[in-house]
Amino acid sequence: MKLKICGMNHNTAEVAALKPDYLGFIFWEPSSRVFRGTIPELPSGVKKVGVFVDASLEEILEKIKEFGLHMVQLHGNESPSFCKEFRAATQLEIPVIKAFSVGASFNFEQLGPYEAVCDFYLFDTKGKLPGGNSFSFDWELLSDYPSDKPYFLSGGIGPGDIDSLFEFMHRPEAGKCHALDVNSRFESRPGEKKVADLTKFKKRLAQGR
Ligand SMILES: O=C(O)c1ccccc1NCC(=O)[C@H](O)[C@H](O)COP(=O)(O)O
Repeated sequence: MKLKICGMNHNTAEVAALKPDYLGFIFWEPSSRVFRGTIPELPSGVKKVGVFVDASLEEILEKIKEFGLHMVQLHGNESPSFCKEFRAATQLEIPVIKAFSVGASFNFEQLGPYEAVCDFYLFDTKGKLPGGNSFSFDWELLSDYPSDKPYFLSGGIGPGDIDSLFEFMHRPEAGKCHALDVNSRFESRPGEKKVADLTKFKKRLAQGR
């Protein structure tokens, strides 16, 4: 199972040294972990994911260029036609993760129009904010997941969730789970990650149950 550590800001180099598969940088001004500054050189294989909330195509293309982003995560109400336009503009070179907020229930029919225009889905918890709400949704809802597309499991995943994650990974609906996405539950303050907790978490994930 791959790992994405999201909401990087204050200690990127230290976290990157753990060699997660993905590091997420938030380019949404109202976020308490909006990315400022420059991204240090990362170990090879660590992919930089730019997280956007209803940003314009121009803004996203600028950030890709400025920060050498490898992928984008569209975390707002971006339409299928916007995703299509983005893919055309980047000639399919920048994979698209389309995020969806999951509440007490989730209508998987809304994925249909996105099937042909994004590369991954990300399921996050519905809350007051578009992301970084710190609490999880009922993963059981994913038992109705109808797609073959790989997805990121997100929303409130914390250091104490390892056992439930292993339980989840043994269920059929976890078959398409490509990566876990962690964020605020591993922070000492917004944008600053607890490296010791992440180290333990990553190690436990790699060891398996
Ligand atoms: O984290 C934010 O501040 C944020 C704000 C706006 C859009 C997306 C945001 N985060 C994106 C992520 O991928 C987070 O990792 C995801 O929402 C889960 O966060 P958390 O519940 O804190 O684990």
